Amino acid sequence: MEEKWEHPQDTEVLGALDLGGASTQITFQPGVPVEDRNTSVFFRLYGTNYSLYSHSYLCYGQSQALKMLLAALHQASSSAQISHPCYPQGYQENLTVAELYDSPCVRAPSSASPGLVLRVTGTGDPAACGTAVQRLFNFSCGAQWPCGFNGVYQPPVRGQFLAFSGFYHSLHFLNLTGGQSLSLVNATIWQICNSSWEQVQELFPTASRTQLRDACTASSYTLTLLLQGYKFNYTTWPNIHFVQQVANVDVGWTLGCMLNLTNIIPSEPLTAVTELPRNIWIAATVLLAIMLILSFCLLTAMCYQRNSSGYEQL
Ligand SMILES: Nc1ncnc2c1ncn2[C@@H]1O[C@H](COP(=O)(O)OP(=O)(O)OP(=O)(O)O)[C@@H](O)[C@H]1O
Repeated sequence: MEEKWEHPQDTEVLGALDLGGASTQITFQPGVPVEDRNTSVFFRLYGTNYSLYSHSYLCYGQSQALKMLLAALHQASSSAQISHPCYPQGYQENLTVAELYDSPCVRAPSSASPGLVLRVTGTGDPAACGTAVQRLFNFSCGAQWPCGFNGVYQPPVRGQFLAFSGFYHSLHFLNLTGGQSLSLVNATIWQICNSSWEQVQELFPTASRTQLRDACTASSYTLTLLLQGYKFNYTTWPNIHFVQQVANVDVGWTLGCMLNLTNIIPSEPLTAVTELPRNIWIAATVLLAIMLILSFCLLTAMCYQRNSSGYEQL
């Protein structure tokens, strides 16, 4: 993917990290054969064969993950008061049980009445926030070693990656998409998670209330997903490139879908047509021309004959 949407000749294939609202996807060319056929993708794109690892985690998109976190905190609190360690200290909001449990990714407890109003209060506690976010995942691999998370097989990440959608937005808000070191990213997220509601409003005066509320949660979630989920580390962190666009085009699953569909149009030359021997092509053309001329002459003769016989009858 360098300026042109063409297959690269002997160039490195970039991996893709997509964080949508409902799901997250990882795709890359692994260095080892993919052991689990459910996660291996073979396809031919513009004349080149690719063998990739790809998996989509439903409910682990940014919006749904944040909802799962709030639901987990609610269920841990066993009251209508929810302390949220990732919301800035001093931030408060109300929402109903029905609003919280409005998606298949969060299952409402049978005891919860939909109309009950829950009061969410931010405590701005970075350590507790990190722990709460990690509890959304199951990091044990079981029989599926090596794995990503929730027991899903994943070979070790390899090569350069483009990270877009929610990955880009959550870190761009904190000015962390310019190739900053992992230490700086960690420190910046810790700092924002440690801030009060007044402090975040002063730091980002033009940001919306939702952006300010979710700045810590979204960035903490992004980092946990990349490091503990997809298993990036200090060595491979610089291989992640946070982008919104490639060659002035917004990247996301819609672009991938479009590329996959346009792939139906072959980029290779049509060998069957171009490789027809020249002399056969000339002979066929001449034969066709002769047949056309003969047909024209025959038609003219038939018309002439019909007209003559008509006059004779008169
Ligand atoms: N301009 C933006 N600024 C800040 N955050 C954004 C912006 N656009 C999207 N996001 C956040 O990034 C996440 C992913 O956004 P995206 O538009 O890719 O979601 P989507 O297309 O609805 O997801 P899905 O692919 O799962 O259907 C969302 O949770 C959203 O909150």
